[in-house]
Amino acid sequence: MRWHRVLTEACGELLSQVFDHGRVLDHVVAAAFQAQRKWGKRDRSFVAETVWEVVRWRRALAFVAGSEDPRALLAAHWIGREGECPPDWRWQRGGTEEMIARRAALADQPRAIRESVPDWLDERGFSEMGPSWDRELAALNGRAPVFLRVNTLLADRAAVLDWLRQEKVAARPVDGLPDAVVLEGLLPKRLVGDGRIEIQDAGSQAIVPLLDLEPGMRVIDACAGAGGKTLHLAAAMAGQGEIVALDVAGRKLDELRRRARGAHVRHLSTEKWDAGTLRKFRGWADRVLIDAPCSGLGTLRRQPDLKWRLTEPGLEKTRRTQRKLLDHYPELLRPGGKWVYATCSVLPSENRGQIDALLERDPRWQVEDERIVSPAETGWDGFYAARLSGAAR
Ligand SMILES: C[S@@+](CC[C@H](N)C(=O)[O-])C[C@H]1O[C@@H](n2cnc3c(N)ncnc32)[C@H](O)[C@@H]1O
Repeated sequence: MRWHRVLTEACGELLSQVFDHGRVLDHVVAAAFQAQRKWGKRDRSFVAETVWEVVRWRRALAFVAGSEDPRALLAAHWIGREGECPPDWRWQRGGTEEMIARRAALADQPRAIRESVPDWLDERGFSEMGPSWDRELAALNGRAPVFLRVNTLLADRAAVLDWLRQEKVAARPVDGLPDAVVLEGLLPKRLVGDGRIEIQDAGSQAIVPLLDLEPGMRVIDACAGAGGKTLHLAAAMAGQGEIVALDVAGRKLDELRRRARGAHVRHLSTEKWDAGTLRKFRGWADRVLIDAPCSGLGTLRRQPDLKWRLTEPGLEKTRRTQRKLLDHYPELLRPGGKWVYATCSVLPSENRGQIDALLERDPRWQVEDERIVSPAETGWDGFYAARLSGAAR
């Protein structure tokens, strides 16, 4: 292994920003790449791969290192992977031999240490999911491939696969999702903004089909964010009909509009949520998508820092928000309309548990269809979605 001091030191600095200052992993790495224009493709892969793996395996590495210090975690990571550390790397406590011995003892440690999650989260996962928590947690500690969604407003999947082949990007279609493609390597930067494709996990692509859409409908995307699913909705409606994208975060809607232009999506308006929004759109929509704020546990492969930021009180607060959205947003439907509640969590208390509680509060709704996307079974991010219909309000 050839070590580059600038890069190994940068890994330590980035990890300290995430662990000591609570910054978001994605953001700190993006900012470092922005600042270090001279880093080539290989340098960037080294830094990104190293910090992502150390964040993912933080607790297991802390056991191996006998320390939480980012430099010691890096030492444990490199010794485990390369059998050595950079020659001048210094860290608190423990030598190479000690780490090798402790790594061998890792298999006998409790699941929360082996699988590297906080105790409270492990207890919650197991109490809600029983033995399937083991499988899901192991899958969520894997690395996620890049999935693309073909924008059917501009191309079909066969054409996109041909184009990627010409660009020497290895890719294949995903079974069970008509517009999804999985890459076998990285997406070259020059292709990222092309309107024919959107980067979107396969689990996320499984949600919009549940809405049972037809061209010409009026659809509200009530928690649209930066529009991952809004753009999918627009393509599923073949560009016909009306879409209103709502969110409490105006900045995300700005980004949504930018992406919509690139994807040639029309018939779309955005509204920052305010006190008058419910009144304005009450009874208007044929379909409502509530892609609710959630723990994000289904996406841990892509954002492993989430597990170190989540807390039990934070999770309870999120569940309260979900309950509020479920009580109000279906009012936006016209009589006979249908709505979908979705999350990117694997926890039943954010998913079917919320729907069951709603059905107790308001028995006029019924579940027509439901989809649970298991990372262990599919290799996709974890998602949940339920479609409901019922009496007009
Ligand atoms: C899971 S994210 C949405 C992801 C997005 N639909 C996508 O596919 O990319 C949930 C969104 O709900 C928004 N949100 C939170 N509270 C809300 C509320 N009371 N009403 C509407 N949106 C809300 C958040 O700003 C966030 O963008």
